[in-house]
Amino acid sequence: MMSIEIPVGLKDMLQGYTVEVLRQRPTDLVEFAIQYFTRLQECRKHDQHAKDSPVNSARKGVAFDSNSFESDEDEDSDDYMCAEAYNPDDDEDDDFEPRVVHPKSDEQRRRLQDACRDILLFKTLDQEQFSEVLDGMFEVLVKPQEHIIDQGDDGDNFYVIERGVYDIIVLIDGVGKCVGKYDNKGSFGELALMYNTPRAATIMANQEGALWGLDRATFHRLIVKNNAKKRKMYEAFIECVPLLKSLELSERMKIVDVVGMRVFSDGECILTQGDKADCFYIVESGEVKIMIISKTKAGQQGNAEVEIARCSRGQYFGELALVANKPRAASVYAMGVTKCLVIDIQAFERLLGSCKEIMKRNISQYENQLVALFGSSVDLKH
Ligand SMILES: Nc1ncnc2c1ncn2[C@@H]1O[C@@H]2COP(=O)(O)O[C@H]2[C@H]1O
Repeated sequence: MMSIEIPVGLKDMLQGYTVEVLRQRPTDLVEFAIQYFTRLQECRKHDQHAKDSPVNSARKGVAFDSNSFESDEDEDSDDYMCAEAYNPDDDEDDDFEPRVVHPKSDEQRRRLQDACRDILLFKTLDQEQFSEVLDGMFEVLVKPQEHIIDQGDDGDNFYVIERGVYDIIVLIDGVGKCVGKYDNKGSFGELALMYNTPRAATIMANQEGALWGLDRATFHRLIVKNNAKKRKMYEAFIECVPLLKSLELSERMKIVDVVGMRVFSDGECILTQGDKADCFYIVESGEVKIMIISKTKAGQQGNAEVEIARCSRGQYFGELALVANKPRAASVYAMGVTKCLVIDIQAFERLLGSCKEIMKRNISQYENQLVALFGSSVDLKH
């Protein structure tokens, strides 16, 4: 008998679930199993490569009990040992890895801080972790048509965009299709590092640009470890968001991995009518009011905003512009201190595609609401 370490990401995914719970959710179990065996294959390849490396062999050898799978393989065989297995809760080694610092001028640091201000993956880090992330980032200048990431490659770095437009190209039936763009903000390259999978898309610069990279080891130590905490914090909440009920457990957990948390003060404007949309929100606590400057009322009441709806815990807003690919149709304000989970447009497209039908049904109710208020739903149509 021999033990193997649980692969990267799978330990996270299984956290908090018992065999009994998984038995009741066979589809989740299948998903876990697929990830497990995929990772196992990668580990075999990786170990073959790593066997001769003194650095990597030093990291091998710790097989833990309660979190490990057992196999009937020959005890002497280390075929299944996973040199890079990562366990966010128990792996204290990570904490002792040398802290990576890329020195920066004041001007570089200011640009980096600006670029990172709205990065959702950083929103749940504490101050100390965030400044470690900033220290570990390095500047990357890119040229037009340059591939920053190629689909299928191993993941090396995570990237934050300082400037530039980048195409997201995904192979569909063997043909590369542009499925979206990053326009001078956002981040990419987290998936391969979080789940230890090959790159899921190609990212190509459309023009000259500047990025900030974060190496895989630092990303693991700071972001992936933090994700385990995020799952514990938000799992129960996400489970009871009506919109997400139709998703598999593993799909809901992937949402938790990429959400950011934002706290808004009383009266703060969360989003503004007419603005370009790049995020979707779920209210975790507090309440928001949705206000519209209606074209049908404009002639009669000047440009006054009219309240059309409120959202509280478990409800969502900000989906209409993403689904319809239009500017924001209304403004949203916090009523009292309000906490929201925030999902960026790329994760929204990737993870919430199957929820779009439910959203569309609700969008048709918005139209009824506007007809009742203003006698027309023209505001949602243009
Ligand atoms: N629709 C998409 N499918 C896959 N990856 C995407 C998509 N949109 C954006 N991406 C980003 O493209 C990145 C490619 O590298 P990763 O798989 O590490 O992480 C991926 C995401 O950050």
